[in-house]
Amino acid sequence: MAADVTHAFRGTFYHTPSYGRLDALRDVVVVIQDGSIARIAEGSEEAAVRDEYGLAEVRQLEASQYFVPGFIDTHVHAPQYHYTGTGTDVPLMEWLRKYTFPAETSFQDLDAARQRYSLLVKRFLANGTTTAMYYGSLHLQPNLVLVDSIERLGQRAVVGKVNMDRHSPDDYIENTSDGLRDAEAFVTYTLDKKCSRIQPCITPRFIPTCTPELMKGLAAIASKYGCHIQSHISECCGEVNCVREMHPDYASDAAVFEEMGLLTSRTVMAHGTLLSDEDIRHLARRGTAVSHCPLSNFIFGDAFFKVNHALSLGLKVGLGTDVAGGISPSMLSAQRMAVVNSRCLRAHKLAKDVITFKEALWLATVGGAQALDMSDRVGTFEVGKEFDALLVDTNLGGTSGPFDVFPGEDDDQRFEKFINLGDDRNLIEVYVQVGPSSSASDRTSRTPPWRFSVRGSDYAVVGTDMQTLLSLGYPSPNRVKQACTCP
Ligand SMILES: O=c1[nH]c(=O)c2nc[nH]c2[nH]1
Ligand SMILES: [Zn+2]
Repeated sequence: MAADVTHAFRGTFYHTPSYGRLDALRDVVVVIQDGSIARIAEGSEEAAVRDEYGLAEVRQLEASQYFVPGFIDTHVHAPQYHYTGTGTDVPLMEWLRKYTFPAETSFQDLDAARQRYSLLVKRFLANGTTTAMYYGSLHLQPNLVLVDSIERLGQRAVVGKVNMDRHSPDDYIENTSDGLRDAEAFVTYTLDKKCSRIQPCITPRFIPTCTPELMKGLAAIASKYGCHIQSHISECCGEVNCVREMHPDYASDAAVFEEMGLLTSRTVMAHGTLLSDEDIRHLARRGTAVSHCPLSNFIFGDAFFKVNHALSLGLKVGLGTDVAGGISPSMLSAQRMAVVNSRCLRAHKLAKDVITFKEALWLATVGGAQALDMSDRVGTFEVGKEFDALLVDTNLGGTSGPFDVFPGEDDDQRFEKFINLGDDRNLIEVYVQVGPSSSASDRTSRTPPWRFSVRGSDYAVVGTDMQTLLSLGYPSPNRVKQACTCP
């Protein structure tokens, strides 16, 4: 029994078991065994817990530290990461042609793909994204590199090869049968890894670039393997008008996706700013989720997504950064944007309720877990759930952190400050399933075996030889392997 125990912590654990409710489990002992939470006990029971699990020690968190569930980003375009923060000067349909398709095409250079995907996954982990739903690119091989990178670096992910067989550039398009063949090859490659952290996803880019034949074929593959599905729905006027012209017999994007068999309880549709109530009710009946991407909706969306209204109609809603249409990879930023989005709705008298930081945190954790059909595994701290968690320190000292704390502030105020003002500097350790994730342990080790500094750059080391990495305290390949329970 004792040999299986990976970690035991004593301290405060914050989570949002229901929408709008922030619970602090104060002074609890949490035992993590085989990557999952085996026990949550009162601090006063520490001695008994140590005996029961044969623990030499329980790590006591410092007063300024607490755990929060890892963030779940339900919409990221992996091959757009390298131009994040640039090029949002034109509307969506033009943006795709001007920036996106050329950028994604360049991933056929597999060395570039390897380097960029490694940086992407590390950056997202450093920002606390323990789970991501990734769009890949069109070509099969770079997507396999993406899956390999995620596996190696220890993130949890749902990943899809993009399909598009019309209205696309001549050098960034596939024919229908090749697209279906490659989509299935991607699914089997990912499933064959038997890595419980990584699941494949069927990914018709969006209706304008997919023929009905392709969409129906993809739905059949999803059904054959029980896969997740992701796409974009009712995202802006340009896209919606294009679909109305292409599919005049269907009232909405939702009606087209329904006809193609792509609305399932494992489907996540990004944006949805222009969904009607009827569409939302239909998605809810199918168990399909929407990834709310407030930042990119501000840039491309033409409308605000009404989170509370959608939830009230029974829709599952997660939160997404939508890198690179969203210009920040940070889910803390996405949470703040979700709050601002709701305030814009109120200011424009389009909705009454604003959402609070607690509701935004729920969207970034539990809402995402529900959208990805993982709520039995992650999103809160409960016995039996896997330990995807962020160790937050609100008091980094001097000006080395993003905000100041003052005497007299209680834990809850400091927590609120972290959500509203914090950044990756406050995330001193990142755990996925077993943890620390190999990304966290990619950082220069402070006090082995479990404390890893997030400060200091690890991004410059790509391509450095293994001996140098080891001398810097980086994990050996064996240690990376141990950080994952997958065979
Ligand atoms: O924000 C977006 N990013 C994309 O890459 C994309 N493709 C279709 N629709 C899209 N929207
Ligand atoms: Zn998108």
